[in-house]
Amino acid sequence: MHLMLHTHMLTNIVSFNSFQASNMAMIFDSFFKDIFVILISLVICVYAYTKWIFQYWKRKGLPYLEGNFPVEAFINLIWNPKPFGEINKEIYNIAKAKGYKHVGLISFNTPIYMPIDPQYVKYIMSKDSDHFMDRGIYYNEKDDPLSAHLFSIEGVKWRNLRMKLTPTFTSGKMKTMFQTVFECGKQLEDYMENISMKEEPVDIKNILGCFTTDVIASCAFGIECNSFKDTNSEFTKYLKKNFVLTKSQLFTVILSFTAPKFSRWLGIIITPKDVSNFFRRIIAETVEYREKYNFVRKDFLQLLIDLKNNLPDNSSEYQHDGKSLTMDELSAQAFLFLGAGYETSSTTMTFCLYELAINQDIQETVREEINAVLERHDGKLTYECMMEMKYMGQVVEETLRKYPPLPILNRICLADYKIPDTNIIIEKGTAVAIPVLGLQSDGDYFPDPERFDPDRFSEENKRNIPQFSYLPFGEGPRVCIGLRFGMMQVKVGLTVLLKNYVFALNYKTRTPLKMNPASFMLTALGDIWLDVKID
Ligand code: HEM
Repeated sequence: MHLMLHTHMLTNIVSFNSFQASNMAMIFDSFFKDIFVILISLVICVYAYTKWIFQYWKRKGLPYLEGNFPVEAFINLIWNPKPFGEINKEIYNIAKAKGYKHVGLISFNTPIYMPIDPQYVKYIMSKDSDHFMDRGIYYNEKDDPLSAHLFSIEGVKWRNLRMKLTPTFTSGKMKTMFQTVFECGKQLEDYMENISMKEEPVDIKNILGCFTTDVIASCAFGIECNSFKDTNSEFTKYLKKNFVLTKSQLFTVILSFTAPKFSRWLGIIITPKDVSNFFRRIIAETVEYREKYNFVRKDFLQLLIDLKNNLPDNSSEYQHDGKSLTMDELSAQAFLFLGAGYETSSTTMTFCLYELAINQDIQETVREEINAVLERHDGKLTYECMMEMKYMGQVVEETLRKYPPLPILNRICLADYKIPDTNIIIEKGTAVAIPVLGLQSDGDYFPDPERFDPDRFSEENKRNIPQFSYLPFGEGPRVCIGLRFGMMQVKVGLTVLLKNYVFALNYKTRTPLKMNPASFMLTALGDIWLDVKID
């Protein structure tokens, strides 16, 4: 009896279990089917949406180039990265060869308008710049205060800050800061003196990186770091970290580019937390020290402190909104020197010396000019000396033509805009890309564009360069505010190096140079080795 009951129960349990199992199987089956159907529908929707976006420019009646599907574009970016500038130069060349004056592009589902003809560039950057005042670059003032600097901020906030900062970049202010830059030049000179004795090739990219680090540390952060001696300083460590884009950061950059509002809502930050903490701390400490001990130094940080404390600047004709700079705003502008002033200036000097190592005759002409000017000034390098070095100016201009640090400039359309002489409307919110490298490598504007020829920028030849085809510092209201400082720093570095040394290619020098695909800027991949001899 007991056994029968047990067997019965067992049979019941087994049949219940198998019932349950078959039921579960059915539930899972239908669950996975549902998931599968949802996924397939999602893929179809995304595909249809992407297809629809891809027809965006066709619907507008603008000549356009087919885009890559986002997944394909993303895979290319991760596994087969190409330098950003080169991609854009290729796009420019294709559009130009097709005879387009402007072209529509799609990048990661985002429509982009690209002017090809300098006339259309002029509309965007200057004539109708009120429609294109902002860059549409991601920043997050709340979670990442250092990202809210002049380069990225928008609207009235940008206008007010630009007005406040303009007086800090006048030629008068450059003259005052010259001495601070010159001191860094002396450190470079000492370093070169030691290294040239060894008669070994030098990594010129690294040397100029150190010089620029010292200038920025000194002018923007008020600290003397001599990175030639102290190669492992905290300042250098965090500065370098700020420029290395890891693959996960690349993802955040793409997300913030394609969906800035969503990214801001997510609280995405661009500046790594430790980098941000380090620079905010040293700025706060320096400001506190100077205010406490009434210590004044001829640097950019001092000008920012004066702005923060709303000190009147009688030397300037500019008026600002009367409000002072907050501590966060001050820190962001000092930090901006890193983003906007470091890579731009150090790569310009590096590419310049690389070209001069190839073109020995041009190098010799620059050296002769330096020595002649210095002789007229009793061997003393002054701000006035720099201004007299006209040929060196041409050499730098030609370097910036072949290697514009920002190979592409961006704007965002702020209100629907009808492109002149067409019925095409650029919609509010559309991104605009100005193909700087494409324009500056165009044989129609710069014959034999691969040739390094500073004579293109002589007084008489300069006039033949069409307006808006040469844009290394940008144009219009958002033109580079640090142009004078950048040129001064570059000229000091080149003078120190070229007055005493001859640079030549080494067997280790890579020609032609390869550009770094992991940077939005035009920078060389790896080291650049040059032979150096005392003149
Ligand atoms: C050779 C050196 C430099 C080059 C080639 C260069 C190039 C540029 C370019 C192409 C732009 C964008 C302009 C546009 O969108 O129309 C820009 C903007 C800017 N640059 Fe420079 N730059 C250099 C040095 C500097 C330095 C040393 C600073 C110092 C802080 C600086 C600060 C800025 C700022 C603040 C902006 C944004 C201006 C605004 O939006 O109002 N630049 N620069």
